[in-house]
Amino acid sequence: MTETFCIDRPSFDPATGEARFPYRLGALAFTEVLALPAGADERTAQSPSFRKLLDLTAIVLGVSYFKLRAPFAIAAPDIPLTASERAFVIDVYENGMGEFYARNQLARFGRLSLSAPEDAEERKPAPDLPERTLLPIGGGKDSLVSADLLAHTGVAFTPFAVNPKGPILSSIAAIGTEPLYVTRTLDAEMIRLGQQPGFYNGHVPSTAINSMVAALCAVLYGYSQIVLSNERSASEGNVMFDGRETNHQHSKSLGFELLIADVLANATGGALRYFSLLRPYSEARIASLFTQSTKFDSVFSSCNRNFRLTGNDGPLWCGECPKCHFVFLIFAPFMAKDRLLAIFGKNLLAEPANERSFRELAGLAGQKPWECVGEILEAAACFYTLTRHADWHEDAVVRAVKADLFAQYGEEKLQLAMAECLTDSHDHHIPAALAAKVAAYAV
Ligand SMILES: CC(=O)N[C@H]1[C@@H](OP(=O)(O)OP(=O)(O)OC[C@H]2O[C@@H](n3ccc(=O)[nH]c3=O)[C@H](O)[C@@H]2O)O[C@H](CO)[C@@H](O)[C@@H]1O[C@H](C)C(=O)N[C@@H](C)C(=O)N[C@@H](CCC(=O)O)C(=O)O
Ligand SMILES: Nc1ncnc2c1ncn2[C@@H]1O[C@H](COP(=O)(O)OP(=O)(O)OP(=O)(O)O)[C@@H](O)[C@H]1O
Repeated sequence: MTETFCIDRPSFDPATGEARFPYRLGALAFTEVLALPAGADERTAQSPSFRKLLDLTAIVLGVSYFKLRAPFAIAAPDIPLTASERAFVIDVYENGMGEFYARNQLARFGRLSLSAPEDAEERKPAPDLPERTLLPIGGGKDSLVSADLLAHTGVAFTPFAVNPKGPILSSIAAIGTEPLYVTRTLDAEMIRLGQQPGFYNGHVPSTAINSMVAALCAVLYGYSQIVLSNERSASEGNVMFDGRETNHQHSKSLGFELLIADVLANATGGALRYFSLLRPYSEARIASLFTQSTKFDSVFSSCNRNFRLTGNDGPLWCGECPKCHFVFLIFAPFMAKDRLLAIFGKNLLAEPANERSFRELAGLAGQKPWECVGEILEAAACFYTLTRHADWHEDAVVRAVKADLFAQYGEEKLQLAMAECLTDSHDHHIPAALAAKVAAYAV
């Protein structure tokens, strides 16, 4: 018999703030639990918007359990879906899981079936959401640049995080505004099985997950917009697999932003907006904006080792992973060298052992790493800048890659790429008035 991944209807208790999400996978059963702030308004919790978002959250959180066996059949027998919600769900389970399929060699694109009752009502009635902003914070440079942009353009915001730890907590303390936190407890049996033979494991679209949890909080606690901090570079994929470009950061891409923004708007009668404030920018441009304030230097980290479910007992920046290398590389052209070395605790470009990893980032070896790193050409352009920079041109890795960098790209292309990195894109969905204020500030 064909195995089915079954998403059952979730429940929510407004008094305790606990949401429970049950799943079945063949004979296995799992439950994931979210702890939202207690004491939500009961009527809001029963509103069509909240019920719809809770159902959609169940489907999105389901990816962690689905991936154990990645069956072709997905069923949500008690969760009615509109046509656009179906398209969204398929995008999450296909493209959002693209890295997982590519790394496990599983052909699933275009082959998943989703069975759920039809919801003919595309647009739900609008809840009354006050004009307030929820800002998800990831502990790294991106959301802190958004915090700075919002502060300088006079937009008050509430920092938001799921399972806050390490740099998320210290960054939010430095922001100094009362946050909204949600605790997410994955089913321990799922995590255990993920290490056992006969089960798959791999990456899941964490931004999609955090965004749905933010949407629940927006409706429940009254926020009219969720401001993401996803850069334009996030739309570039990693490798071609099974006929598609797969992207580690799919749920940070512009394509995904448009899909989820539409689904959240329909679920709330247009009351809830979702957009990324950093969409006009490359990673290099974000790095240059970050350098304008030293406020977060000692508390932030983009290194994902900090965000493991069990936490991190190592340094804030491991200095070994592609993300540490990438962030070091894009800061170097814009930040005083002693400041950058103080943040990382060492010079990552002076260590010959890092050469292979830096080459992969710049497209000079292997493939773009399965990590949250910027575009290949952007990394190459930053390297080019360093080959001409008095502070950096003699460092071991810069010297080692220089000849191949010039041979592969040519000087003209690298110069153009750097200019492009510093030119803001108009391909974004920031509300016009806010976009104009931000553009005027971020010159
Ligand atoms: C922190 C991290 O990078 N984790 C990735 C890592 O997992 P690892 O085993 O090293 O540690 P844990 O995260 O503690 O996971 C333990 C097990 O639990 C499973 N799991 C975890 C979270 C979840 O939501 N569902 C789960 O099933 C996990 O599979 C482990 O078995 O490697 C995993 C496999 O590749 C990754 O899936 C873990 O990534 C986390 C889901 C995560 O939160 N990653 C973000 C830091 C991240 O990569 N963000 C991307 C955005 C991606 C997107 O499309 O939104 C980015 O910033 O670009
Ligand atoms: N634990 C979390 N809770 C809520 N939102 C999160 C969480 N982690 C990440 N996010 C959101 O997802 C976005 C993408 O995460 P990402 O790690 O790329 O960004 P970052 O931490 O802000 O910066 P960096 O790219 O330097 O790590 C964040 O900017 C933030 O909006």
